[in-house]
Amino acid sequence: MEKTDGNVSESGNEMTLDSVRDSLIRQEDSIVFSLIERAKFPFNSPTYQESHHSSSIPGISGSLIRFFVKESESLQAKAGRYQNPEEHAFFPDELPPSLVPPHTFPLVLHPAAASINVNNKIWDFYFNKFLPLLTVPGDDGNYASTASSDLTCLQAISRRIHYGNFVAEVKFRDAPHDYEPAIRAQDRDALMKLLTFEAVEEMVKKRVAKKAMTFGQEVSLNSTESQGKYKVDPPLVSRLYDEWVMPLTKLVEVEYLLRRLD
Ligand SMILES: O=C(O)C(=O)C[C@]1(C(=O)O)C=C[C@@H](O)C=C1
Repeated sequence: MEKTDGNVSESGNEMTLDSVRDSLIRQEDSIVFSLIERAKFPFNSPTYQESHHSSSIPGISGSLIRFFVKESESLQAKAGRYQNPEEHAFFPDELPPSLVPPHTFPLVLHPAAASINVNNKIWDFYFNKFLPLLTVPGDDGNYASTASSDLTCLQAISRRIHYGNFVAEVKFRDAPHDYEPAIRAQDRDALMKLLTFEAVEEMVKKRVAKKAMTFGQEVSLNSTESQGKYKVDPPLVSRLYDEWVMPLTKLVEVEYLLRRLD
């Protein structure tokens, strides 16, 4: 099995529930590191205000964050980012075509996966609910770096949540007879029950808090000094997963399964 950058690069046939879960676990590292970087800056509200930049800077309409994400996605689309079925843009309607030769990613997913995009929900919880908990209030003027850190967080979180497509595909292949009746009945609640593993969710929440402690500790040569100071609050990372990341992953799984027999 060949792995690159923590992603499963294998044909669909070799994908197992364990291998897709391994990818989710590796993606936790990316998410925790991205949060640590964003938490370096205060909230920096001018990054998000509609008027602040649009009124004063010609060429930028809307907030700086929208401008930053749109322009970054446009560049990354040209460089081929969204050819990968694991990647989903926040502004998918205005993307230029890729300029690089296409890479043939293994055909794992049902084509319906291409129409599933929950990034508007991710955008909403990230900026309106989560960011005020992650950052300290304040303004240090580093708006572009702040927007850049936000984009890294958003992309890591989005990739993880949309990985639900692969998780759902593997679950379906492992037990088609369990899933087919609920899919034919278009029964969201039954699908949600079938794909939920509460013990796994508890482990995920504990592990991401532990990663926040490990990756976000102050490293000091005098080991007694660093105790209990973390760059990102470990319980907040558990909460991020509990309230938003895992529920939206499950939403993606349900949406995918509903279309799996189309
Ligand atoms: O590992 C799985 O089976 C998943 O579907 C992923 C996940 C998660 O988001 O972490 C979601 C639903 C399950 O209840 C457990 C974990």
